[in-house]
Amino acid sequence: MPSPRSSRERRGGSGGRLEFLSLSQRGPAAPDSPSRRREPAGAAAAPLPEEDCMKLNPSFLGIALSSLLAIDLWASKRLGVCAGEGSAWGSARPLMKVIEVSGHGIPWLLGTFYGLCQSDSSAAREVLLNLLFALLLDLVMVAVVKGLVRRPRPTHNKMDMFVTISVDKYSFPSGHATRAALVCRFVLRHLVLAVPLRVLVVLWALIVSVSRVMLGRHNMTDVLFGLLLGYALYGVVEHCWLSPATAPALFALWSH
Ligand SMILES: CC(C)=CCC/C(C)=C/COP(=O)(O)O
Repeated sequence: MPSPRSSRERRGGSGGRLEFLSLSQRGPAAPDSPSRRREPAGAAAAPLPEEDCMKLNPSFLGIALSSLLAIDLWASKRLGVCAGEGSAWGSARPLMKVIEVSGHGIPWLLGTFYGLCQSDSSAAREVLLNLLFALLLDLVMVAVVKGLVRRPRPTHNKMDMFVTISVDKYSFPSGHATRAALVCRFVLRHLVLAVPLRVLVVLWALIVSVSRVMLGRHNMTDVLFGLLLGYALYGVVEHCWLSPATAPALFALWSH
């Protein structure tokens, strides 16, 4: 059995103490701490081994995070009422899967590309080209975060999704939620719609997001983070807005 110190060294550490300071590490016990009080009189005040300190004194942040994750897993499992045909709301699963397709990347990419080919006004071309850019940026960002975080999908999820890529075996963040938030912000900002339609767009984004947990595809934190990421990505799109002035070559490609 390797000693804790040798495992630290094998993981590339310099042997210095700063390596594990991020969440749980504490300095030496305070003079009046219980661990000091238990020492026999006259014994040398040897500090506790680092790993024992981490177990006995987990940081507040560590406890808060583990509790949040435990609540997330528990609540998401309970809300996964359409996770299978035999689940509490199993009969609604086909409807949930239709909602899933409405937020999938393929129809959005194909639809936007088709619209771009058909568009006959420069304003429409500009908006659709930026929507295409937004959808591609979203796919890349979600793939990068999923690949970095590598959080597995909930155990009750049935992996029967329409067209997935390799990182879609991971669940954090929800790609459907990022797309729903991004498209919702984009559409509300760049399409002139009557109020009832604007409400429908927001409802669609919310339903797509909630359906991810109901289908058992995601935990709640995957969806919440996905919504935040999609919302933030719209800011990036607006900041890098493509126009005939900033990207003339791109626009020349699409002008008829
Ligand atoms: C293949 C293409 C173009 C997109 C993949 C879309 C997809 C399957 C995303 C996964 O969404 P969740 O993370 O919400 O399950």
